[in-house]
Amino acid sequence: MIVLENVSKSYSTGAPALNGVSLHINEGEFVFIVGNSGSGKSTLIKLLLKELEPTEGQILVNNKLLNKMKRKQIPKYRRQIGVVFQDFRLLKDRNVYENIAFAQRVIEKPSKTIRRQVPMMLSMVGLAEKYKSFPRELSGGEQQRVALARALVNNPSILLADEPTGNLDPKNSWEIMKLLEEVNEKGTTVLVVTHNREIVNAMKKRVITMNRGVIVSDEEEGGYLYED
Ligand SMILES: Nc1ncnc2c1ncn2[C@@H]1O[C@H](COP(=O)(O)OP(=O)(O)OP(=O)(O)O)[C@@H](O)[C@H]1O
Repeated sequence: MIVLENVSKSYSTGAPALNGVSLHINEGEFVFIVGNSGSGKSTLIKLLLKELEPTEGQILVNNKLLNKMKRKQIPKYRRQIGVVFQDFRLLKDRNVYENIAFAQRVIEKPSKTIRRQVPMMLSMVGLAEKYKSFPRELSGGEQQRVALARALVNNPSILLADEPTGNLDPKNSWEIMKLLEEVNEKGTTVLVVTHNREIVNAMKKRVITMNRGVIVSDEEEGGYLYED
């Protein structure tokens, strides 16, 4: 569950990036966040990851108040959240298997668990055969599927995707979105920031539209409202 109460974020220069945003996302929802460039979408994602602090207001994630969280609790908090980005952010010098295993090694999962779960995640994203490949040997769509497997291997309750199809062609974009939908159907809350009009209009999910730091619309089975 994600709750924002009257959240504002100002950077040192310019108008506030978020201006009094209130928002409630239940466990298990699938939500698109859309809005033109500079409307505050990435700022919202960074606040949820506790990479930024709000200037005003409160954020509650899975019943934890982020404002009150101690620094040493942050890594544990972030483990509940899987993240994928437009530029994949894989480790270039490690193969597919190791990219995913790495996410488990850093939290000291037993080797036995890693050996079982990494192939499971690779099958889920349809890349079981490519486990030895390096990121440079994969297409953009394949790289994003590895990034998704990595984001999900520790079974987060929330998945944040910041323009996950921004570097992909339409076919690969759809494949990624279908995977996100499957993940959501298994119970993970999914938030997707996107500029992909066609996908948003076709998927009939909840759509939150932002403009200049405020939510201008929030619709169930919504569509893509504004012109890029
Ligand atoms: N580190 C920063 N310092 C100062 N201003 C910033 C910083 N990061 C973002 N901003 C400003 O905050 C506003 C919101 O930016 P944000 O990146 O959240 O928008 P966005 O909706 O994600 O845009 P895009 O679709 O282009 O990624 C913009 O006006 C931006 O210039």
